Amino acid sequence: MRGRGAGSGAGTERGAGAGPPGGDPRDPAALRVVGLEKTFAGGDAPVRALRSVSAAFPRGGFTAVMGPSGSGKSTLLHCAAGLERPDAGTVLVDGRDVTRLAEPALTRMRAHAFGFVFQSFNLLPALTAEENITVGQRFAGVPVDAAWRDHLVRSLGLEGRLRHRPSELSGGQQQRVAIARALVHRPRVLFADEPTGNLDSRSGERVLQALRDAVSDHGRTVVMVTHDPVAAARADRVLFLRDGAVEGELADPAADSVLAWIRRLESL
Ligand SMILES: Nc1ncnc2c1ncn2[C@@H]1O[C@H](COP(=O)(O)OP(=O)(O)OP(=O)(O)O)[C@@H](O)[C@H]1O
Repeated sequence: MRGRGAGSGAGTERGAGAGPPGGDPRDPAALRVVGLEKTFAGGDAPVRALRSVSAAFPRGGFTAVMGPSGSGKSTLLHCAAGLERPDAGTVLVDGRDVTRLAEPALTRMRAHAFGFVFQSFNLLPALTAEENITVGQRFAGVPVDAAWRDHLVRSLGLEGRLRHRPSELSGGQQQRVAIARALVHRPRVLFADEPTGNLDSRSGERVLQALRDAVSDHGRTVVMVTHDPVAAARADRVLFLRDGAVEGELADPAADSVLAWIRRLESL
């Protein structure tokens, strides 16, 4: 196993010194989270979903986030992506603290800097695939880069499907439309929450290849939550959470080394 303990690797750091608070575009991390805390008011008792979570996500890198059910993976993704506000800690995008942004500025930042892919595709049912891909930009009044859109459509194998509505597409095709939508505005970071969770292994493999290409061919930064060791093995590194804290990370993951980590975490 090539894992490293939390805090010792290049990617994970503890403490408040993990990023320049004033903003630094030379920061090699596209995204840093520093000391994130999140507690939800539970039925019987509050649930501490994130405990001082710090991690850096290198620009042009593909990070998978794994851990047992309830370990805080989705909460980390939502806080990092500005979908949820942490109780404490900072989220730095290209070195700029976004946790202090007021809601309208945060919404704009999310729309420009981030792309999202969810397990359930989240396409608009009344729109065609083509309209779904560009709806965000049209809504924001931002011109669509047609050459880039066409490149995405071709590389995702969607050429013959653009006039179809989501109900006329397979799950894998819908997820590839969602990936095109998430990449069409060239986001700095693409967040994917269980993107292959509803797909058979063949469709899932195509989706993973699309995420891999976004990193390897187009220099995007991808952060993907997954339960699947095979999916995690497509990433450059895996960050492991347990009970809301970073337990460690694994560089250059392979399915068997990821599985060994998961088994160990589940036995603790
Ligand atoms: N909105 C919420 N209200 C109350 N508790 C929540 C809320 N969201 C998450 N939690 C709790 O926080 C903890 C972490 O949840 P989270 O969804 O981040 O875990 P996860 O690792 O993504 O789990 P899974 O793999 O099952 O999706 C869990 O105990 C969960 O029940």
